[in-house]
Amino acid sequence: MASESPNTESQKPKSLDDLKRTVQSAVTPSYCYGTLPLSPSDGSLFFKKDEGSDARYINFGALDFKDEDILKLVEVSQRATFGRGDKDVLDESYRKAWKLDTTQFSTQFDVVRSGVLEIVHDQLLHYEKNTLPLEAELYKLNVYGPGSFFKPHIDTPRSDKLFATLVVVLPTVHTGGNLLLGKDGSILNFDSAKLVYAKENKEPQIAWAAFYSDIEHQVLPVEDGYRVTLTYNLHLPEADKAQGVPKGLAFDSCTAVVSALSTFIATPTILPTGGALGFGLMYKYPIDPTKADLTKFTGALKGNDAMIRDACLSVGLTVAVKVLYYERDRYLNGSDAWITDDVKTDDDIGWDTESSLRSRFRDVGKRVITTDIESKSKSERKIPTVWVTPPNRLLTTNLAFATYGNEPSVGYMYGDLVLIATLPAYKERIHAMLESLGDKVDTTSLREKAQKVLEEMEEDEDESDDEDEDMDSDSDGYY
Ligand SMILES: O=C(O)CCC(=O)C(=O)O
Ligand SMILES: [Fe+2]
Repeated sequence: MASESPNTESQKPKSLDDLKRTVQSAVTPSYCYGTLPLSPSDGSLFFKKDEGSDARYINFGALDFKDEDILKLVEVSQRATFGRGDKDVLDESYRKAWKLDTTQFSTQFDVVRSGVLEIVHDQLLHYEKNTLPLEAELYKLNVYGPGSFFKPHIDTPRSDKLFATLVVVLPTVHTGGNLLLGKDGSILNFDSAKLVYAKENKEPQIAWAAFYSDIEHQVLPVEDGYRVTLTYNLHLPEADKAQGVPKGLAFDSCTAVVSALSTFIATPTILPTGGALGFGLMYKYPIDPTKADLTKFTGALKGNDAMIRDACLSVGLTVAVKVLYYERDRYLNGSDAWITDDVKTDDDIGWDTESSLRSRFRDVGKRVITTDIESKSKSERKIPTVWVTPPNRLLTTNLAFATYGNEPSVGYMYGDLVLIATLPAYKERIHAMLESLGDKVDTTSLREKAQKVLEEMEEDEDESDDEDEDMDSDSDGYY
């Protein structure tokens, strides 16, 4: 048959290895941090115990407050709890700190006016073309005294628009209390105590750090003094309007991925009759399991995930975020993996039954993915898929999520999502790619090579005529 791969050597084409390597070595930052002077007019914090009580205040922008003043703040606070599964628990072996809810305090520090959000936007959303408003929701004030800490956790999403967490450390004299991002601080060891009160500082300054909320983090014990923080949830209210075009920092990574993708697409032995390219998303995303529609989701991808989506778009592939279900250890070799646009609830799928994944998904009418390089399947239920990065390639560990959040889960959860790029049949995808690349990059050699392969294919086709009639080249139809 003309359009089928001639031999099994093509099972591991070099262009696939190159693509995998390029995608895996492209890393974009998942956090940013900085300092800002805090003037006396911005530094006032008013606080009270409850509705009936008088308010007190401390000015963190002046240098004349003492630990005794902070103790007054502690007096009106509560012990900080955290979420374990769906329960709010007080366990001082896991989290030892005090907290004030937003009803109990008011700060003159204006995070919008401070300019921090613009920096965060630029650093963490640098793949988005339009300036998307990033909304900061003040969440808690926390006080960490000597011996206070918060062990590894990830922040519980309370909305599917949650994007990042911002911690503002107010200028108080203390040591310890470093904020560690990643396992044991593998991503960042943020020694905010040194930043807020360095000797060379002429005036008080805040230290701030923002990071994707699904990144595991912890606060090391405070050794001396009091560490006072404001935490904010950063939302992207218009995430669905985001149209990604890479710019700035990540351009080189993106260019490398675009180039590896072009070569991959132009390899005629790979899925000649079409299929899909699968990317396990690097980050976790809050999803509402009761909502079926994931199409809005594609706009709010973070860092590398956004870059991969953009690279796919720029070579003419269509992409969508999907949910992947598979029986562990089997997806790479077997065909028992299913994707769906819907986040299925246990009731839909019947997780509690003894039946196999296959029969459960057959009932909800979804299709199986195989990992065959060659597309031999004529069944429209099957999408031959090449995985560039495996599902579940997460920057965070699963530990924190499964058990510990910063508050009990309230219906949103981080889901394991995949980015699926539809790979049309060879001829079609070459045309789409050349059209999309346009004159942005030099496509001369690619064009010549593709043209040659296309001519050969056309000759073959003339000989064998309608042989591939029943191949489903309408890739959109797969989903
Ligand atoms: O205080 C910090 O640096 C982070 C606190 C935190 O992780 C949280 O409140 O969830
Ligand atoms: Fe946290």
